[in-house]
Amino acid sequence: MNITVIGTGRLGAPYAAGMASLGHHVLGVDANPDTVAALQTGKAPFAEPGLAEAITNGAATGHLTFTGSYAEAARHATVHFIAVPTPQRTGSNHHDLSDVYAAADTLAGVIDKNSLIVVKSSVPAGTCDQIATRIAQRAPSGVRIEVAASPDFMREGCSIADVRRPSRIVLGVQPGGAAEPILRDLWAPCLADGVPLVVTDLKTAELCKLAANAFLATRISFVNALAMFSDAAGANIDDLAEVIGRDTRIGRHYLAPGLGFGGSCLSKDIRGFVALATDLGVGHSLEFLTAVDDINQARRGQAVDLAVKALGGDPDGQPIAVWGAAFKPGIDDIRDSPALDVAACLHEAGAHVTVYDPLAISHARVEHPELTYATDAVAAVDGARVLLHLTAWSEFAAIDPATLTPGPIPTLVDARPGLDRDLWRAAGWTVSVL
Ligand SMILES: NC(=O)c1ccc[n+]([C@@H]2O[C@H](COP(=O)([O-])OP(=O)(O)OC[C@H]3O[C@@H](n4cnc5c(N)ncnc54)[C@H](O)[C@@H]3O)[C@@H](O)[C@H]2O)c1
Ligand SMILES: O=c1ccn([C@@H]2O[C@H](COP(=O)(O)OP(=O)(O)O[C@H]3O[C@H](CO)[C@@H](O)[C@H](O)[C@H]3O)[C@@H](O)[C@H]2O)c(=O)[nH]1
Repeated sequence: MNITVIGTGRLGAPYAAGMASLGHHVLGVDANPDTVAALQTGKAPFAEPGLAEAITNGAATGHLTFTGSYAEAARHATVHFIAVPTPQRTGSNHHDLSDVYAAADTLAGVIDKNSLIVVKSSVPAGTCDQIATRIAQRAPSGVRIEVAASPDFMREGCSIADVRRPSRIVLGVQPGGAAEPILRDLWAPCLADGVPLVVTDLKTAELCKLAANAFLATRISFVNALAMFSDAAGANIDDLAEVIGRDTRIGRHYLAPGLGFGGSCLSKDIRGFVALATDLGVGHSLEFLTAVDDINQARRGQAVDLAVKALGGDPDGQPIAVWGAAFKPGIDDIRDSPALDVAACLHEAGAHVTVYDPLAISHARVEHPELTYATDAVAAVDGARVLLHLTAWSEFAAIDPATLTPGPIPTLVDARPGLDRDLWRAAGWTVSVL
């Protein structure tokens, strides 16, 4: 089937490449000419495992092309997926829907055949209804443009696998529309592979995304609240998380204590969810998500406090090393990175902060030019009095602490899973666990 994917960023590029690999003819459309130019020459515009290969394969088979032109999009297909950003609105906790509306409006201005617009971006409930109204005002007479919602649960770092075999597919449809059979046909390879499909109304589909991210965020803040409690009570949070996670009704995922969640999705989606609930007059129903957000932010402050404490309360001029800049390992995405937030706070407090990350340094440099960057993990630690482990790259776990050359009486502030803390203690480090 011919489809377009409007917005070829962290969601859209893997989605376009993944759908091409399932045999569809996909045209990716992006407003950023640099992104389009990179994709047209077979390059991934950001680091994502398997993406470059998937783009090259898609181009080689003729299933994947890219453009900046909406008119070309309208010529290529009658099924259009919107995957543009929905960040937190400036000065408010609501989602900023301007890119989604702009994409839908522009499409409606060029479409000249009956078509389907599928919103993949994460949006608050009611957005697709708004889009349908806007489109009806802009579409040429006699042309029916239907709107469907199909939020995506893809994780960065394993996006290609997630697109090819999603955990589930959600399809929100307008009553009496043609979307369901068209999209069942499109997703036939996934459905044949046993991927569950839930067909529902537009608002419920939109809410599925916010609810799923809210649940993941709540689990992480729950375990971090337990970590704070365990610290005060003298209990062991790792053992505690292990035991509760062994209950199959609870499960082990999203119970890793530490620095908490970052990235472009969880924080803005829980804030937007609470803002939506408040607009609907039921803000109290999601009040707990404000606590989830507060706990998450508090962890960043606690990591800073542990480092300052290790320096006797005075970080001014002190050499500090930070391992990690990406918001999670495996990728170069630094959006709302807890690691960089902590590094910037310590710099602000007067410390001399040297950061190392295997992939994200070039992005970090742009956003935080005030920090110093090392070319490798070992060099970052040279002379440091405190090392903070803030992103769980496996590369860090493979380093023998005995080979490092820190300053005198060094402290490791360990805020992510992976390091063998006994090994670090044996190498002469004081280990301070977040
Ligand atoms: N990043 C993820 O892992 C992920 C997973 C699931 C859902 N989502 C959701 O997907 C949406 C996109 O997120 P992202 O992380 O891919 O963002 P992103 O910033 O990485 O990419 C968005 C792309 O859209 C392009 N764009 C912006 N406005 C446009 C327009 N009007 N027309 C064409 N292109 C336009 C940008 O140039 C950019 O390349 C958001 O709603 C997000 O919440 C993201
Ligand atoms: O036990 C855990 C698990 C994760 N994290 C942190 O949580 C953040 C988010 O991790 P993850 O969920 O893997 O990253 P994303 O790629 O942002 O994916 C989330 O956000 C996407 C965008 O909405 C959704 O599609 C995905 O389903 C959802 O997992 C990262 O900073 C992790 O370090 C923890 O602190 N503890």
